Amino acid sequence: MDIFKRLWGYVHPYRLQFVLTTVALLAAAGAGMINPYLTGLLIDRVVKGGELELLWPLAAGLVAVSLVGAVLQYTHSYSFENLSQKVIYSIRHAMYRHLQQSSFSFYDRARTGELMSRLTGDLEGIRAFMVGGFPTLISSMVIFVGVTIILFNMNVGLTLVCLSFSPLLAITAVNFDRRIRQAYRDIRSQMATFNSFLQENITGIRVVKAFAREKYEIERFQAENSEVYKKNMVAGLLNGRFGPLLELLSGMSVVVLVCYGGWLVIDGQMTVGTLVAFNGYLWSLIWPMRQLGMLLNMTGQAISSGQRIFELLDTNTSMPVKPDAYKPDKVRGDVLFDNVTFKYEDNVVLQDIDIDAPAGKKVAIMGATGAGKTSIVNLICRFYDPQKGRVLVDNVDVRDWDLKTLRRSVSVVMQETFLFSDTIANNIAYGKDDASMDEIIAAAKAACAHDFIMEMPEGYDTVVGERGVGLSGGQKQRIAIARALLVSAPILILDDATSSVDMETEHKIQQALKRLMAGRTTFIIAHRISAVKDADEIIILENGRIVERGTHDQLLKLRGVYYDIFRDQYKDLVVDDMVKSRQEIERMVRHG
Ligand SMILES: Nc1ncnc2c1ncn2[C@@H]1O[C@H](COP(=O)(O)OP(=O)(O)OP(=O)(O)O)[C@@H](O)[C@H]1O
Repeated sequence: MDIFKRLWGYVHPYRLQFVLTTVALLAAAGAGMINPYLTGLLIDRVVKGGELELLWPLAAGLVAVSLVGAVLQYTHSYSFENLSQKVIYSIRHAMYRHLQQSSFSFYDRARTGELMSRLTGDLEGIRAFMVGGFPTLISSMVIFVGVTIILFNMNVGLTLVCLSFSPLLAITAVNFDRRIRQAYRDIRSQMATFNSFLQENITGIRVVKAFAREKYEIERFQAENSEVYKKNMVAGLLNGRFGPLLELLSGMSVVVLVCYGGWLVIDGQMTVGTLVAFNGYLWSLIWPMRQLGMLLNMTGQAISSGQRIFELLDTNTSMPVKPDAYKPDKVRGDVLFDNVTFKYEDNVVLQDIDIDAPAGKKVAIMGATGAGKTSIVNLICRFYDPQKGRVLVDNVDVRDWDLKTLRRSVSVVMQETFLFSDTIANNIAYGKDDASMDEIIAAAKAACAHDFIMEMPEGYDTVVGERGVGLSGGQKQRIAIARALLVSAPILILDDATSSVDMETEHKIQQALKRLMAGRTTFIIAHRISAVKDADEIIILENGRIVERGTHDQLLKLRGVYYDIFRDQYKDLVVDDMVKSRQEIERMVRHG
């Protein structure tokens, strides 16, 4: 089966351990086959035959075989656990690497809960099979073959009668296997949906509470929860129905043995010791038959888990990178959009965009929400590729760049700030592992974050994020700015970077940024005139098209969209369509 072939790929590096462990497993199964023989001998020769001198050797033999069996059992149990953990570690690592390399488009479609479910529940399905299912399957097969041969050697007629239920048992088992596999596939995919729901709900709990939608969410949860219940009940019913049936069919053999075997003993065709030994062997045959349900169950789970894991690993979700990708030692920071058109699936969001930003130029992008501002800057970092036109950095198409080099050349303050559950210092230094404390503090000062950080209980060592102290939106944004400034890349992108800070702080950050932006190509996305007015070029976007461009003064004179925004934000300065003196505007803009 393909899944097992793939799994073998992960076991292969530990093949020696696998072989030795399997040998220990087989030896344990072999040891288990000696005891019924010794017991039969003990009954016939010692109990019935009175050969007392054989009592101690046979008893010692029974103890020795049991001890060896126990040691072998311990060895293979531990070793299979160890092997399965190594394999799961490797698969988990491969999955995480895959997720890290997956593109933005992949995450646009992916559901976090479902991914989590593959990384946890599905991996556990594989582990359970490796530790329980596989060893039991192998030892059961060996015992089945070995014991059947022994039984035929002991008494062909009795063996045939006892095993007469086997074909029926096999048919029932195959039927069970087919149905239980589908049932487990349904459970796994329902669990993925359920986890997604749970993850989204817990993340969005503040929205739920703000809109007092707890009852509604509980109802939605109940619907998902009952689906989980129903899917599990299908598997439970199958187990409940087929389990006893398999047991009944295997148990019938014992009934036949007692009746027919007892008659053979009474008739003198068989010794009591042989019957006892036969009984022992038959039980060791029945045991794997009884386990058949559980085994098929585990195998079914492992197959459906494996399918979901390898399906994820096989989906090519990373951005294509050329083998001889451009990897310069030094990046100047020239950015050029050459007639770029871009769409998400079928939704065209940017059309015929031309922007020329030689190194050091400051370009501001304004426009209504959804106009395509973030989409423009996303193309510089190559989070997505345009469908038409080219985006060039240092005159080289970003598709020809080494992705890591390109992204390390761009510092981004994203629209949505994300802080890790870590110290403030580590959050700021996220893009630069080797940053010194002085550099971190300097970046925090430039982002106007130093003062509030120093007021926190443990300063730069304060843990923030999910488990740590809560920060205000503006504070988080300033940490994100510090993080971007610390990287000191030739291209800087500020996507609504100061939207959550007050005008006074924004002004201070602008002053600091002015120094830091010097010599860097900067793209500023903002809604406030105060944040864009000093840019070398201001671009106004409307429905993905550039409708106005120029400097602050040029755009004011144009009396177009920019002028309207300006008028809305500075109503006091515009009297009867007459703009007040430039000095006064400057002062008002600076102080909000
Ligand atoms: N990941 C995505 N998948 C599909 N469509 C998207 C995605 N991101 C954005 N869009 C769509 O693309 C359009 C432009 O979005 P974009 O984020 O670039 O706008 P924006 O001007 O930055 O808006 P805002 O000021 O609200 O951030 C919108 O219509 C949006 O719905």
